[in-house]
Amino acid sequence: MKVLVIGGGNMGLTYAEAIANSKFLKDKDLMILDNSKEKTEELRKRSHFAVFEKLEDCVPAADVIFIAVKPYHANALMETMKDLTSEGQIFISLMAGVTIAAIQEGLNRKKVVRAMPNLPAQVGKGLTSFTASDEVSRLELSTIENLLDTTGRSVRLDTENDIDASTGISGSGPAYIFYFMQSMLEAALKMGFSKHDSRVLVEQTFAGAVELFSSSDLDPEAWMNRVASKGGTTRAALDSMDDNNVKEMIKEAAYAAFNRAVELGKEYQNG
Ligand SMILES: NC(=O)C1=CN([C@@H]2O[C@H](COP(=O)(O)OP(=O)(O)OC[C@H]3O[C@@H](n4cnc5c(N)ncnc54)[C@H](OP(=O)(O)O)[C@@H]3O)[C@@H](O)[C@H]2O)C=CC1
Ligand SMILES: O=C(O)[C@@H]1CCC=N1
Repeated sequence: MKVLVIGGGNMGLTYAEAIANSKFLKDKDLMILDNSKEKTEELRKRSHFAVFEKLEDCVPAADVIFIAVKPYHANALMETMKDLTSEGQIFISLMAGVTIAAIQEGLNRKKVVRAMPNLPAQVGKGLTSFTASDEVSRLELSTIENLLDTTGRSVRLDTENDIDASTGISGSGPAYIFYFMQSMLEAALKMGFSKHDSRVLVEQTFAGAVELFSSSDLDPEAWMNRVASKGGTTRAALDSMDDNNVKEMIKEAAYAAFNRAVELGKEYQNG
């Protein structure tokens, strides 16, 4: 099997690296192409995949093609590559919002998987949700799942609406965690800790809390109550968050990402 990744940025390169490291494919069976000259030079320095500059030199040879460009580059890319594609090929889009129907129409091909990864894929801790068009067979789906799992875990969802929703939770979610971390860092700095100490305090607190959460079936609320003593410091902080409606705001933020994914789908529907 030959796999091509189009777009060597955050996600495309992450996937290419993960597939290469998994030894799922032979080195030269993994191909990558990016339209920027500098990035192409960078990619050439990594020996474990074949780097291409022209779509015509790699698209026809691929069995599976990852599309890892920004949604606003989708239509131009599909227009240029559509005559190079063939019927059996499977296209895996990592693009937020862009629908299976838009890709089927843009490429005039039927086998399309829509996947929503997240950035922790860079350290093998990614979560990729995915769904596929009916034309992708069970056997093909299991191969696709193996490819996606090279970056962490994957979850198969029933509908594209689920993919848009998962974008609001897991796709964009790492940024919400970083937002929280940034706020705690800023508080630590304000309290007078050095940059280094602030980072250690925040990093170990997040890492420890996540590990605790993973260690049992308890929900976060129960863990919150284990930290908070009656009349103590944590309760003061949690009350302050409740007074400021922080929980509702975070939910609203997740919905904003979900809604934006739906909107992107409409924007890139018909070229
Ligand atoms: N970053 C993330 O956390 C996540 C991203 N995604 C999705 O992944 C996709 C890629 O995002 P990300 O990796 O962050 O983006 P990047 O901008 O980092 O990478 C995209 C790369 O594709 C290149 N490119 C653009 N057009 C073409 C083309 N026609 N042929 C070949 N290469 C091209 C870009 O070059 P140039 O810079 O010159 O345009 C760039 O190097 C997006 O659609 C996004 O929705 C999904 C989940 C999480
Ligand atoms: O912000 C975005 O549009 C992409 C999709 C999910 C994470 N990054």
